[in-house]
Amino acid sequence: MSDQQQGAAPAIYKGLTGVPVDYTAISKVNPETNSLLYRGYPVQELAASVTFEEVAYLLWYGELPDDAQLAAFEERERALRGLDHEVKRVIDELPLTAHPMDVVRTAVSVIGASDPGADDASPEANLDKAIRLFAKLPSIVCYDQRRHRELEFVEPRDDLGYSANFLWQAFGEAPELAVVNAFDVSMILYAEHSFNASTFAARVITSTMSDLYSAVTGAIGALKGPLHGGANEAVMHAFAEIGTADAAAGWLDAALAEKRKIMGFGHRVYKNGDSRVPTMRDALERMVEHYERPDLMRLYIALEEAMAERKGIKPNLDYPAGPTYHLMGFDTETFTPLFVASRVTGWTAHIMEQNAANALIRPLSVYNGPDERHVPVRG
Ligand SMILES: CC(=O)SCCNC(=O)CCNC(=O)[C@H](O)C(C)(C)COP(=O)(O)OP(=O)(O)OC[C@H]1O[C@@H](n2cnc3c(N)ncnc32)[C@H](O)[C@@H]1OP(=O)(O)O
Ligand SMILES: O=C([O-])CC(=O)C(=O)O
Repeated sequence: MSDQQQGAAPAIYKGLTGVPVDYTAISKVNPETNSLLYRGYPVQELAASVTFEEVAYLLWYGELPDDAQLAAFEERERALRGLDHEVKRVIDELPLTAHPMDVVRTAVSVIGASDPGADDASPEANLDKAIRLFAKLPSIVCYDQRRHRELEFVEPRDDLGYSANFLWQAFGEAPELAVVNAFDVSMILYAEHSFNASTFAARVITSTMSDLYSAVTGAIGALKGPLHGGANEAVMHAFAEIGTADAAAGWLDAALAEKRKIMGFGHRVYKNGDSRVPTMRDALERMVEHYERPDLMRLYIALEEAMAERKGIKPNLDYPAGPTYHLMGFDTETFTPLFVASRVTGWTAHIMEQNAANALIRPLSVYNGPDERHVPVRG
């Protein structure tokens, strides 16, 4: 007889907290040492010494590229940056009230629906699709931001690296090196984080032998929520509500009294601070100096300190990333789409890993509804 039949309460792992569900060779999140490794490399070292393109290559191929491999990879990515007429047409038909995450999700779905090889799940075909999405997401994100600003689309440039081109397409101006570097760091830090909710969603979809585009579309939906990627936007909304540093503690007390979650703080896995925050905070500080906005850093520190004092909870990556994107000039609603553009690398690496050793993901539930009963006979 099973435990359930004998009446023993089965263990429920609500939110799958602390439950290992599979192996991965892509990244290691270690809350004890407060470290994050991509394919064995500390993410801080990667952020300091390689580009986001090299990190994408590392996540997909398992090794950093040599010069020739990088040159070939960059050429391939740069050639795929443009947007088809069909994708632009569908975006144009969406109302301006649609959240940019909904636009990005729809655009990826359109690219999938337009790909006659969408269901080819061979490693080569999936890598091809992953690189295509990686190359096109900056165009999608920038197309929508510029549509909101009533500005023309800026065509991608193949003489610029990924991050420089992204900023070029967003703002139509040659970006400054310091800004490109800070943006590239953010893309590297956001790229991959083991079995987070959106990656797990992608793996669940892949486990049914569905296609890569469907898995990425589902992952975008999971990332949108404010308990996950949507928090980077929510941080900026909170900063706007607070106003200035001296109002931070009072605002926090009122928010906690209302039992509100403070966005950009806390983490399911890290309980002593997010391994990526120091690197992203450095990038934010550089941007604060670059744009001469010490007031923003004062507010950042005031809320961080008040939260540590009141709750002992530390910031996650979304806390420094939100204000960094704000300083660069992105619309607040574009922040989570920027996260998508980065995380598509991690998602697709996981989709390929799941495909290579697949088992349908289907956990059990414990029924707690009414006992068996019967439909009353009418008349
Ligand atoms: C890139 C990323 O996706 S990082 C995560 C981004 N998300 C956010 O920033 C949203 C705000 N943070 C949160 O909601 C949570 O910290 C999560 C969802 C990220 C993690 O949640 P969990 O691991 O389930 O932590 P849990 O909810 O158990 O928190 C433990 C306690 O700390 C409290 N807590 C955790 N984070 C916060 C927060 N940001 N604000 C207020 N209280 C918090 C909880 O209310 C809980 O208190 P209780 O024991 O009195 O009920
Ligand atoms: O790991 C998580 O649960 C959330 C997170 O930080 C990420 O996806 O980058």
